[in-house]
Amino acid sequence: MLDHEKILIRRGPRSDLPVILALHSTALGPAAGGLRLWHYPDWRDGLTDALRLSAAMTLKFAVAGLTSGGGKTVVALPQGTRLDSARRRDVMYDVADMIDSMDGSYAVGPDVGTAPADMAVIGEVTPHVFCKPEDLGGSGDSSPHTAQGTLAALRALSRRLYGDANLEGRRMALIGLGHVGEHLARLLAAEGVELTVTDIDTSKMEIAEDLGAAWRSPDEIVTADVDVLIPAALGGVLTTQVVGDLRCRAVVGPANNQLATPEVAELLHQRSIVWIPDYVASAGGAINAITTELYEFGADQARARVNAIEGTVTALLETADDLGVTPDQAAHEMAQRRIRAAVPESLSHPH
Ligand SMILES: NC(=O)c1ccc[n+]([C@@H]2O[C@H](COP(=O)([O-])OP(=O)(O)OC[C@H]3O[C@@H](n4cnc5c(N)ncnc54)[C@H](O)[C@@H]3O)[C@@H](O)[C@H]2O)c1
Repeated sequence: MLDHEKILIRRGPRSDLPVILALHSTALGPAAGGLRLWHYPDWRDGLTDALRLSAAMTLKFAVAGLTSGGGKTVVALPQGTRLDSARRRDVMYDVADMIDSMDGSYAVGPDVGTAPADMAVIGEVTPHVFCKPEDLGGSGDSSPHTAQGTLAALRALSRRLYGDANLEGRRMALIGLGHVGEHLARLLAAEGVELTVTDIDTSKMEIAEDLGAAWRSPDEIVTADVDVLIPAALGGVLTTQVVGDLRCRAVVGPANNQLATPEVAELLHQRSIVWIPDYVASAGGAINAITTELYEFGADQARARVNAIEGTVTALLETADDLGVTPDQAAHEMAQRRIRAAVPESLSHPH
């Protein structure tokens, strides 16, 4: 069954690259979701990513209690493609035209491979864009807020596992020291967490040295004997095979699409490894952008809303316990309840 409301695929007339826009749902309001500019073996892999990521955005906003729907845009770069600044602008204009054609039912923001400066270019063409640089009236870089939200999720987890939200002395292994991962590593180090980190980019070892964190290779870190594994790189890290080898008590991180397949949530549950869904733990950046740019919250109010992820995770863990389901199932149920409440019965079940 096609879950998505609309999918647009177009070879960008300027860039000559596949531009894919997946609008999953506008049940809660106009959709929002980032622009991923990434290399794929085949553009259809980019389509698969867009379909999954846009559905996750619907869940992300619904669980966060925001009046936005889920969407995502992917520009699928063939392997080895490098964009010079002129072609990058062409990509942004191609994306902007597609977004503008949606008449406000979807607005874009940054995701992996894009940044506020790209949103500024898109903003030359369409008003439906989040996270432009602050001097252009946008909310800027979302990654510090995403990291803050993941910290809130980790506190809720810690209270549940150890009866104390204080993270000092906990052992955590963080995969991916990119925009979000580095911010999060710094927050965790300041909390006194005993950190092990990794990245495929070995120049990031400098960050580990700076923070006094241990460094492992990406292959080794997944099975580290730690309290929490924190995926902060790309998706698909939790495969059936990996779950069998994990030695952590919980997996909580900002990376989108951590499960290679949906069944992995159940496997984690069977192994008594708590998995806080990525669409809950990674919501801080989206919450900050929507609350400041759409709801016109001030910085303190927006931050309080990001920190409210702690209460959301606590509620999900309690519901999961009470009902004997996974936190993922509890989160789906919470999201569906909110979506059902927003959509008239006649529209949700057409005859
Ligand atoms: N930026 C945000 O505000 C935001 C919001 C929600 C979710 N996310 C998600 O968080 C994740 C990270 O986002 P980001 O903005 O920091 O991206 P980024 O591109 O800045 O960082 C990703 C980092 O992961 C590293 N990496 C890639 N593959 C790896 C591997 N196999 N092993 C180890 N390291 C690897 C890269 O070298 C890079 O340093 C993504 O999944 C993204 O979708 C980001």
